[in-house]
Amino acid sequence: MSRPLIIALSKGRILKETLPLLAEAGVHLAEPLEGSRKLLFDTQQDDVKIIVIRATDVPTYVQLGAADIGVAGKDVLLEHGSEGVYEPIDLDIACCKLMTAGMVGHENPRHSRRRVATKFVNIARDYYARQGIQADIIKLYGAMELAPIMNLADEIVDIVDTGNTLRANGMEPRELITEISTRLIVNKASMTMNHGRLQPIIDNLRQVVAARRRKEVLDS
Ligand SMILES: Nc1ncnc2c1ncn2[C@@H]1O[C@H](COP(=O)(O)OP(=O)(O)OP(=O)(O)O)[C@@H](O)[C@H]1O
Ligand SMILES: O=P(O)(O)OC[C@H]1O[C@H](OP(=O)(O)OP(=O)(O)O)[C@H](O)[C@@H]1O
Repeated sequence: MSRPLIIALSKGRILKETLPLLAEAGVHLAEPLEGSRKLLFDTQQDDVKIIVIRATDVPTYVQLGAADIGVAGKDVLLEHGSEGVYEPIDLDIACCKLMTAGMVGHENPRHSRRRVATKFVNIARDYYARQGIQADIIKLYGAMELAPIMNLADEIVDIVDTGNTLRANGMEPRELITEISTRLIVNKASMTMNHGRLQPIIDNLRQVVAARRRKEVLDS
């Protein structure tokens, strides 16, 4: 028998919103995630398993075929690159913006060289190059907002949602790089080899997302 289908989920913020979506699409966890130290979980279907890993590792698992399907933020996917994966559905969850931001009152002259702290080094390098701005990119793994305060950087590239983190640290959003939401990704080879098993999951998820959008429109 072929190996079970593996669905790679990002732990952390996205997970809480992803599980109900999957359940509505017919993929139910057979055991509780909360409090568990396990990383590989059974579902109610013998041939579908779920792994819960760091958001930044999801594209790697799916690209290299260790997982067939994954759920990850567009920020993570842009940073990683999308070779070998399809991105069939915008799941419309964990919506936010990827922006540049700086200290209030410390505007950088438009084309001046600047130090930019971010965990999105590839996206930042590409963005500043497209703007014709020379940038020294400084890789951080979190708390980007601290970098300008400590004069480690002139600017940051980071996720902005409510803007509360920026405001709390005397910063302001500047340029929008791109809108972000959570996407379903699928390994291209697996899509061909396991089409009969993957397509129903993808179709169900698409319907669930479409139904949620319709409901949102009706409720608004
Ligand atoms: N403040 C936010 N509001 C809405 N969505 C967000 C916010 N911050 C992050 N996201 C989205 O949720 C995804 C997961 O965020 P989360 O904070 O759980 O992981 P992370 O801290 O980026 O990953 P890790 O710490 O494992 O490297 C991000 O990739 C992004 O798409
Ligand atoms: O605009 P806001 O609503 O304040 O959200 C933005 C914050 O959310 C994310 O941080 P997270 O809480 O995930 O922490 P980390 O990335 O520093 O781990 C992001 O890196 C920002 O700091």
